Amino acid sequence: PSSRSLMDKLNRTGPSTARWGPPLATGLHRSSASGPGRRRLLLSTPIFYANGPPHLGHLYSALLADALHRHRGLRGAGPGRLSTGTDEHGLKIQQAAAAAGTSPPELCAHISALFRQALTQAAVSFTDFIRTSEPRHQRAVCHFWGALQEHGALYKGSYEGWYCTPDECFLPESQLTERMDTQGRTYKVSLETGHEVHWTKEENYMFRLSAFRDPLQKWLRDNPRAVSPEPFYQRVLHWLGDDLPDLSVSRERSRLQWGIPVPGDSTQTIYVWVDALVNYLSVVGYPETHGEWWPAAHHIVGKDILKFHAVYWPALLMAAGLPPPEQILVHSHWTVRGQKMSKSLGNVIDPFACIGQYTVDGFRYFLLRQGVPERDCDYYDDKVVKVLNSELADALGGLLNRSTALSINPSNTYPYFSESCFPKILDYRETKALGRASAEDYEFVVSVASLPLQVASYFEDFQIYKALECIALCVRQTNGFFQRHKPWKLNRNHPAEKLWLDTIIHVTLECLRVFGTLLQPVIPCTADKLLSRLAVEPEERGLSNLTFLPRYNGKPCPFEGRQLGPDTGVLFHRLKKSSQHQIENKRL
Ligand SMILES: Nc1ncnc2c1ncn2[C@@H]1O[C@H](COP(=O)(O)OP(=O)(O)OP(=O)(O)O)[C@@H](O)[C@H]1O
Repeated sequence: PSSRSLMDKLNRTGPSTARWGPPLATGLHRSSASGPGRRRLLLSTPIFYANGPPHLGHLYSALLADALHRHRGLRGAGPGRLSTGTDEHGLKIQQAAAAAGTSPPELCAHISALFRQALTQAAVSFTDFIRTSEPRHQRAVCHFWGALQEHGALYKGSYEGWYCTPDECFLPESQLTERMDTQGRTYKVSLETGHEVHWTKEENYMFRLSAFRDPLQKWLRDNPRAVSPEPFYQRVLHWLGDDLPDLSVSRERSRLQWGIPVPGDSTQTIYVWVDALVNYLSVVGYPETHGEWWPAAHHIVGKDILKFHAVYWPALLMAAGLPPPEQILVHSHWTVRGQKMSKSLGNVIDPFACIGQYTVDGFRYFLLRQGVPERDCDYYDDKVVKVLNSELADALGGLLNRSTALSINPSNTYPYFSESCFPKILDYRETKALGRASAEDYEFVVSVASLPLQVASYFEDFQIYKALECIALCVRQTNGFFQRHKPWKLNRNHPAEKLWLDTIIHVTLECLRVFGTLLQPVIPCTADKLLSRLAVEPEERGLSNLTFLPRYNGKPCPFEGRQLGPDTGVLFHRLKKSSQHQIENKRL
């Protein structure tokens, strides 16, 4: 469903039920959550440039895509693919290989393997990994080039301008500024990236980008969610308000040998960005079988490559006779002391060291919980320790530990809910205490009941951090509920007390079941541990049929009376502050 329909539902079942008494339906049933039809979707990360090893920023792009992919799978939203890979051509790689005393293919094989390893270690569930040096990709690029030529979108022209090798693009004067080196010599750099530019003149193939200004504007007007979140959509519209000069799409082969030659012209090499962007088509079998998946594609990209994805790529596709992708989901950068973390700047954080220190799920949780698509986020080790200790170790792990302790639940079963202790009421504010539950308890179960719909809506809107914020809030509320009623003080041998004690544990385990189910796309291993402890079977972990506290509505709860799973120990271990020094030492 569209996020609007989800939000409408949420507005109806959220605030209104909070006021009028909870029906406690999560609202997530196959018909509403997965829409009228299951459909295919290709999610993709950018392909990462193989001029250096992966860093935390790359992992972040991949984790966003992975969480969306896993979320779709759990919703039963239809067949999905998650593609990623490495971008292996271009001057930067040619230069990096020369500097490392190796050949471009050798350098790329090594770096590509590192990316594959980092993504695999971080539990990114990619279904496709593409390398632009692969024959299947080169064939697709050549075919795509042919389609551009056939449609009259290319011409040969002499091109002169400021070229930025690290960014692999020509830049207009308006995007340059001057700097002075230590000898007092001035030189020009890109305003955006600070990389030096050089005056370059050469014969190139040009792409008639200027002809696509109107079609691009129309595409964006007709598809207001094509670029998301909104500030990035506005940024693209703003760019399209300016001049849109034709784009140089090849380089002289004498200067750039490491790339795909222009079909039928051995003096030219295809521009690395045209080559790279076509990866989204080559993974789905272009030019033969792409129709099964294209244009049902969502690209997850950093804001640094927004123009390539939201201006050049849709224009190239239109020129080749193909529709633009459905959505471009954009995120901001992780910075280190305010500066973008980047290979070229060398201020990178090693994801392998972070995973080793904070665990796979710990680091996944931190990046997705703290990364805000619209804003840059500064990375500190002590922030990781704080977030993970408070939210995963203490709040979530502590709650599971306390509510499953043998001292309060000696039979180690999912206890029974008692309607007499927690009766169904229409308006908790006007009802005198009928059972043992307080107005605060009713309010809290309403928030947990609306959580699945809220989380679905945030995933739909590419606001995963907000979904995690809501879950963290509900975990805190559940701890408050447990603490408020002090079940450890209730006497299990007293029949009335036992009913209430079991009800408190039942409600708490129901909350934990909902949290565990919703957290699967972000912390798959920890969520599995939690759900296994609660004896939730694999087929009971989907999002489309997630229920919460059915006994409150007089419906049967399949978990009641079930033996809990084995206690496999602490859910998430507390991290020590000193780990920061260890990780820094590892980096050195
Ligand atoms: N600091 C960062 N924060 C978030 N994402 C990043 C960051 N750096 C890179 N990425 C992600 O990786 C994509 C491609 O990055 P790329 O391979 O060009 O890495 P890079 O470190 O920016 O390289 P370079 O410094 O050589 O330009 C970006 O579009 C973005 O999706």
